[in-house]
Amino acid sequence: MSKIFTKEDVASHNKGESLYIVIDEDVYDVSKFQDEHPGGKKILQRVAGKDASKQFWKYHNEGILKKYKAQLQIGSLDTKKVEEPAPATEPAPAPKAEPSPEPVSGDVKPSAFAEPQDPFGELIPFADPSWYQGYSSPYYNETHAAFREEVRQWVDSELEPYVHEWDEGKEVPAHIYKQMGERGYLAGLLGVKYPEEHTPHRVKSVPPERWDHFHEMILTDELSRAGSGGLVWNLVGGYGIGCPPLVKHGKKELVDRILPGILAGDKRICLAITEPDAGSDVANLGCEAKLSEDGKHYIVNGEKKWITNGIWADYFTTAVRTGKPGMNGLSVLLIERSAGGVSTRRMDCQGVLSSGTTYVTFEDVKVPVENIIGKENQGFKVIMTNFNHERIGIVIQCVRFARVCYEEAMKYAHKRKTFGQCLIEHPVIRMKLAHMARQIEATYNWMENIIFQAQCMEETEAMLKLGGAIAGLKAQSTQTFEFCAREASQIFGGLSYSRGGQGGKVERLYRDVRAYAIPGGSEEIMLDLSMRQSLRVYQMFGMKL
Ligand code: HEM
Repeated sequence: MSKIFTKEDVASHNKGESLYIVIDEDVYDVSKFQDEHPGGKKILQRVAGKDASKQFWKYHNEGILKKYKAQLQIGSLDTKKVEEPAPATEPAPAPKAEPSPEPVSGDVKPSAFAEPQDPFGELIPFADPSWYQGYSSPYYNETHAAFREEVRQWVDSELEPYVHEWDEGKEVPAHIYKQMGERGYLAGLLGVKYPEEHTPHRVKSVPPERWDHFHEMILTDELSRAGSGGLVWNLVGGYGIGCPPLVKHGKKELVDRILPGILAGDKRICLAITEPDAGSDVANLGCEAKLSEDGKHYIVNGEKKWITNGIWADYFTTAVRTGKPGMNGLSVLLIERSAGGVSTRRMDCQGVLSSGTTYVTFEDVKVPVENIIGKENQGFKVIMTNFNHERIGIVIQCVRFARVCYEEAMKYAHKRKTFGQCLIEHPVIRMKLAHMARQIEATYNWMENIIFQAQCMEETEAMLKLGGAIAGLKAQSTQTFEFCAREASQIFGGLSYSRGGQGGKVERLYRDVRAYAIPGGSEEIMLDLSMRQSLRVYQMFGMKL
């Protein structure tokens, strides 16, 4: 496959039957591809036998080459410089700082790691967080840097080139979810210490005892770089909100029986709270669970709506009414599909197409009493504690999606010319990018601070003290995302109005915006809660007005 060609060799393949082109000194045989080329056959024939790099980069993103390279590249030009492999004897780069002698999960030492990490990524200003770009940060050590690289490599090679197809097909191949388990990623997404005892799988670049909230953040952040809410919600959506209540509040026998299959990526779990008639207003849920006469089962009847991953789920972490109206009559049950009486149907939605948004009905489902998560009629607290983790997950995704919109627009603004100038030369375009960048950076920095606080606090304390700020941050992040999707769309023009192609990520993300601004607490509820909750807590601190 890796043949060396002269320019003359390539030039001789310039006819319909045998058609070679050169892109960045690599040679591609597009003879068979020309008929299926979405841009047309003729345009390829016009550059047949020639260097088509300039034309190629005008119309495509780097994702196209990643996807088609293996299929179409047949070699390189003899003028191409071969990259020297690093000598085997080269010493490993010195660690930037001494690791903590006895690292524990959640152990972040401000200042100990304040020396900058090596720059990483494409170094486009604000297209990655500043700690990727050679700036100091107190939050990250060498395990975070190594993990960032591990995930990025996977996303760049095996996810990002295919997300458009997956989104249009409304499904992510099952083997990708399985890989989430095998790579040890599912086990790291629970907002608790790495559950070593329930899985043989380990994250390659982070020992379990060093796993912390920032690793979890990096995983979600890097997955989001693929630019598809559907992908991220498919892989971490149902699991990331459905599994933590089981792990934190489930009975040991239940956890031991169910968790290993879930962590391995063999079984899927989702969270079923919202109903056709009750969403953010959790205290009004109606799905009922009645104790059987022998006291061994709950019999569950009711409907759940907009349930992420529901169509694929084996387990449903479900909010049910076991007692009187209001918040003190709610419980949480783990419902197993295998019990019978569970029906799921895919819902047709505006965005996050590959996430499997589902309508669920429970009809006389028999659930063993051992499957209760937390205590009877005390499910409201389980649900509320879970919200912080869910909302932070949403925030991480929104900030990266906003960055993706910004990054795509920034790259496009450097290649698209109007009125004789690249878009980036126009002040009005720079103004748009600047407004995007300032909101992204402000939101990311607030998010880092809150994740650090969560890491330093015990869970109930975090729920109390951070709930208000997290609610405010969620609204901040979804508004930033919406703003950036809109502004990037304006920069792309028609290219982000049609699906796929260069503006494809921005078009898709724009459709995904509402799937973040509404669930997990709508912007309106979040902003109000941020004030109510913070005032209540600060009153306890001794607020003086
Ligand atoms: C390895 C070679 C090539 C591959 C694999 C390829 C692949 C594709 C794909 C997948 C699309 C759909 C849009 C997208 O997803 O971005 C596309 C569109 C297009 N391609 Fe290519 N292409 C190649 C070379 C070229 C070359 C050399 C030219 C120009 C001389 C060209 C011109 C176009 C045009 C004009 C479009 C339509 C863009 C639009 O809709 O805005 N392509 N190509």
